[in-house]
Amino acid sequence: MTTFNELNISQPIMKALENMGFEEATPIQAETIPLAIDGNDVIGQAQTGTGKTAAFGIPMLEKIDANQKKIQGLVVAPTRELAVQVAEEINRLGKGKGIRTMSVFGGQQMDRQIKALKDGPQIVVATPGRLLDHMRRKTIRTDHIKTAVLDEADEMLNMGFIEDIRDILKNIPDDRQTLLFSATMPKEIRDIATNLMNSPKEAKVKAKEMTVKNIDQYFIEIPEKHKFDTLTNHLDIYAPGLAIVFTRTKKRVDEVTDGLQTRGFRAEGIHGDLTQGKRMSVLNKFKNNRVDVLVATDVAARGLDISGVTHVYNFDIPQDPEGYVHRIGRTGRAGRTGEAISFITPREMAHLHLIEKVTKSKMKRMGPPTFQEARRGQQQVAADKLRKTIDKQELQEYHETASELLQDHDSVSVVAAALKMLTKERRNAPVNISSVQPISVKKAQNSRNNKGGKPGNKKFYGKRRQGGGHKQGGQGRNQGGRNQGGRNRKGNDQRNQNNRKPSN
Ligand SMILES: Nc1ncnc2c1ncn2[C@@H]1O[C@H](COP(=O)(O)OP(=O)(O)OP(=O)(O)O)[C@@H](O)[C@H]1O
Ligand SMILES: [Mg+2]
Repeated sequence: MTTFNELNISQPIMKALENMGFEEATPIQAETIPLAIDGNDVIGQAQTGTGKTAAFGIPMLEKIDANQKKIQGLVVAPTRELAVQVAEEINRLGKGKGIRTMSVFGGQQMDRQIKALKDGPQIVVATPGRLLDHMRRKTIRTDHIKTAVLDEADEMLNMGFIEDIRDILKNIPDDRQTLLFSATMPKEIRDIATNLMNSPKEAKVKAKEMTVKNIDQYFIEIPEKHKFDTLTNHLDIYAPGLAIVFTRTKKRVDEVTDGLQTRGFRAEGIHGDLTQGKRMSVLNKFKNNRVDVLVATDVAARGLDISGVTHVYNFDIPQDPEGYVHRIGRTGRAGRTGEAISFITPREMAHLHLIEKVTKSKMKRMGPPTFQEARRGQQQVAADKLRKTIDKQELQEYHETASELLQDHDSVSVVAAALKMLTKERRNAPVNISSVQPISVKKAQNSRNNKGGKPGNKKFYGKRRQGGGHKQGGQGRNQGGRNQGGRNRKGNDQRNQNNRKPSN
């Protein structure tokens, strides 16, 4: 274990680390902070939730002159929510040194941003599109930037962003330091990265698996049309603290969210078509426990650090193994435990094995929970409430009424009635989710190979039919209707609809 003291960190930042409750450096921090403080370009790869933000944030802050009100550090991140979060963490780290960090992203009023930039933050955390916009208008000047960071580097150098990133880096002085971080770094992307950097040092925290050990990984083999009932049954039985449900398309985010709300869950959806204000308010509600289930596209897969996420569901299996790693990494962060449950249609079993092979981890098979088990689960939640109330021992004033009840009824009936009143009985209204095509291994592999290929060579998903919905309602298996998705497959490809390149 390495203490921050051993890493030659300055006093104001040491103080901030103490305030944040960081006692020891994580392995990626221990490895990359000295390299970066020495001025090297660094490619840092380590599992999700292991403190990469501070690993680049600390050395960047160490280089900054707080008296100079010029942008000296730049972090580029793929989504708006991540830009905000990273800016918050660096602000906390840099506060004692008097360094201000500002986030800049699309969907926010330009004139307000420009005004805030005039106040002279020393660090800017931005999404690529809006950053380029400011660079063209000269409302962000790059000539004093000493450190440039690509957070989620592989995503940023992926086809959707690569040209933007090249444009951004071209405009930053050559003697800058460049730091690239991610939990995943496919070889093709690493090669592109190396070309943009100056003899980078690679810091890779050695781990057998790409995923962290403290996430228990499961899969449930389930036909498309039973997914929704399986999800609500599972949520009822395991009553997770906070859960994130990933679906493949924005439309399915909306449908699954509506369905969960119909069945009485506190659920909200997040995807790239929502206004910035709505995206932020949904995320804040989730962080403040006013929403229990967040339904999302991959826009929420990378980097987001929300404490209390106990369960991640892949309602639809992700296309890339890397996507899988990032999605499930929203739980089991900073040493906590978590569970990841992936729904796999029978045709997608080969894709599951591909993910297992690339990530070098195994998912355990789990049977789909039944409606009866879900009911038991709901009752267990109610029974736990009773137990907790008994433990508090503040029941004296109820004893007389309780004794009267027990004179007229047997004890099991009385307790059963109390349980019934306390049980959140789910309304089992039918829910309509439109179908998607299963993912095939061949297309997934093509997509992997396409990454970082020729310009214009976009990532593709297999064609998916958006139309015909399945009714998912009622008692698990007892559904009529066949899986329509499988019957309408066509060979040709279609641009993915999963907001690959989130609009900034
Ligand atoms: N040394 C440390 N001690 C304790 N907690 C830490 C330490 N470093 C970071 N953390 C906390 O761990 C959590 C995860 O950190 P962070 O978001 O930087 O992870 P990450 O490696 O960037 O993950 P991802 O790959 O998902 O982006 C955060 O809440 C952060 O504040
Ligand atoms: Mg991160």
